[in-house]
Amino acid sequence: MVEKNSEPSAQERAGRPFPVSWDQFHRDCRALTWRLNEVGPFHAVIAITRGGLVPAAIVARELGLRVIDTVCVASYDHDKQGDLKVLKGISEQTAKLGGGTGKGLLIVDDLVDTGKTGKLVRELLPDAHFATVYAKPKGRPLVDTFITEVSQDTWIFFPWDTALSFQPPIRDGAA
Ligand SMILES: O=P(O)(O)OC[C@H]1O[C@H](OP(=O)(O)OP(=O)(O)O)[C@H](O)[C@@H]1O
Ligand SMILES: Nc1nc2[nH]cnc2c(=O)[nH]1
Ligand SMILES: [Mg+2]
Repeated sequence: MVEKNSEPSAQERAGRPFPVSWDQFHRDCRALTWRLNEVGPFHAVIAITRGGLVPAAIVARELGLRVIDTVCVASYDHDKQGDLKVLKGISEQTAKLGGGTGKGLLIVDDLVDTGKTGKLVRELLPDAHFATVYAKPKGRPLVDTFITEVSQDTWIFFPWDTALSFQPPIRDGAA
C-alpha cells in the first residue's frame, strides 16, 4: 500500500494502464519467438525472474530448448524501484555453454522499462541475446529483440498480477 505524502510510485507516474490478457501474452510470446527463430540457434534460455519466467517457458517450448536457467533479480517492490540485487546468477554449467560471456545464450524478460534490470544482466552476459516481450523507450536500446513498444508513461498489467473485476460504466467516470 502507498502511504500518504510518499513519492509517487513508478505505476502512479506512468499513469496510463496497459492490461494484457493471458491470450494476448501468449500471442505476443509466440510473435517474439518467430523473430528469435531467425536469430538463433541458442544453447539455453535464461529467464530474468520473476517476470521472465512465463515468457521464457513459452519461448523455450517454441524453440525446442530444454536447458533453462534463471538470473534472479530483485528491484521493484510491487511498483517502486529500489537498488537492484542479483539474488542468484546463472549456473556454472550454463556459463560454460555461453563460453563465459553468454555467447549463444538467450536472456528473456517480460519487459524493459528504465533498462536498469536489463543493463545489469547484460553486464553479466555481454554476448548473450536479450529479448523482451514489451519495451518502453528508455530501456529499448538495451534489447536485441522485442515485440511491442509502449510509451514510457504506460504501466503494463500482466495477467499473473491481475484478476477480473467489476468496472463502473464510462459515463459514471471510469477511466
Ligand atoms: O527496466 P527496469 O526499470 O529495470 O524494469 C524492468 C523489470 O521490472 C520488472 O521486474 P520486477 O523488478 O518488478 O520483478 P519481478 O519480475 O519479480 O516482478 C520486469 O519484470 C523487469 O524485470
Ligand atoms: N507490471 C509491471 N512491472 C513493471 N516494472 C517496471 N515497469 C513495469 C510495468 O510497466 N509493469
Ligand atoms: Mg522482472
